[in-house]
Amino acid sequence: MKTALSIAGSDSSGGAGIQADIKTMSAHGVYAMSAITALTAQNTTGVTDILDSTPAFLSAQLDAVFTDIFPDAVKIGMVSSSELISVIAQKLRQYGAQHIVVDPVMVATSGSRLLQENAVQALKTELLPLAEVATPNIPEAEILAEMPISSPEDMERAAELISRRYHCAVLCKGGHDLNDANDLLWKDGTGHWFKGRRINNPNTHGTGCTLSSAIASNLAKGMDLEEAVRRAKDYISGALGAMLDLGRGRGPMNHLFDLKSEYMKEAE
Ligand SMILES: Nc1ncnc2c1ncn2[C@@H]1O[C@H](COP(=O)(O)OP(=O)(O)OP(=O)(O)O)[C@@H](O)[C@H]1O
Ligand SMILES: Cc1ncc(COP(=O)(O)O)c(N)n1
Repeated sequence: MKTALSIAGSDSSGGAGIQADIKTMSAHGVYAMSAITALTAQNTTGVTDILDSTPAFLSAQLDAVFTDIFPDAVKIGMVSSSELISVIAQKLRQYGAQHIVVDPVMVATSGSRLLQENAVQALKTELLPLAEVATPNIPEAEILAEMPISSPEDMERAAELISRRYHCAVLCKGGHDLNDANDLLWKDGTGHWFKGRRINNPNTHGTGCTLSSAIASNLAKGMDLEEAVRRAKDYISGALGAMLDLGRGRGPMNHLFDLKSEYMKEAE
């Protein structure tokens, strides 16, 4: 069985973070592991509290995973401080981690800040250069590229700039509107658009976490980056299209949309 590791924060409401990652990896038939960077007290309406892991404890979790079940791919999500970012970068280099997907989580859909302002530089210089692909949404790409984005051409300019500066492929996600949920992959000096069909579902909590975990799962299975992204987008469309409606705010997606077993029918 292929294996993947999520290095991310816990979302007590189960829609984003580690919980979304494990659901996504499991739905892809990949064995999921975790190294938790922070606990969040969070639901569909917002984040009420955050408790960071200590650098030493995060380091111990990474040692425990890498010295026993080596992951075929690694996804990195919420990491709030530069100290934790440095621990991750050092451990990934030490163990020679493969197929690293960096989701540069900065602000939750609900508006709460998940990355300290003074940690943006560490994210850029220590994590991005380790990434096979980074997956910023438009506001995150604006911060990483240090330019405003208000058109598809701006997305191309920003993705190219981030890719060139930090030596990684960049998937700039268009979920934050501009166009029709179209995402741009910039790799080796050229851009490729993945056309999306915008699904009229307000429950988008965890779409970014889910997309990056689906890409990591597909890379773990041996797909090339373009195929991994194309299939991950199909997964998001299926999970959004299943129109789950839970909670009083921006609810989570349904990761069970494609499982046709008797157990699932009974659960409906
Ligand atoms: N309404 C939608 N219909 C179809 N696809 C969508 C929709 N909203 C987002 N997506 C897709 O979901 C993926 C995540 O994109 P998005 O820009 O929402 O990331 P994000 O902001 O990091 O997510 P998050 O909500 O977790 O912060 C992208 O592939 C995007 O195109
Ligand atoms: C622990 C954690 N990680 C990531 C996100 C971002 O996801 P979203 O933007 O959908 O709220 C989150 N809310 N919580």
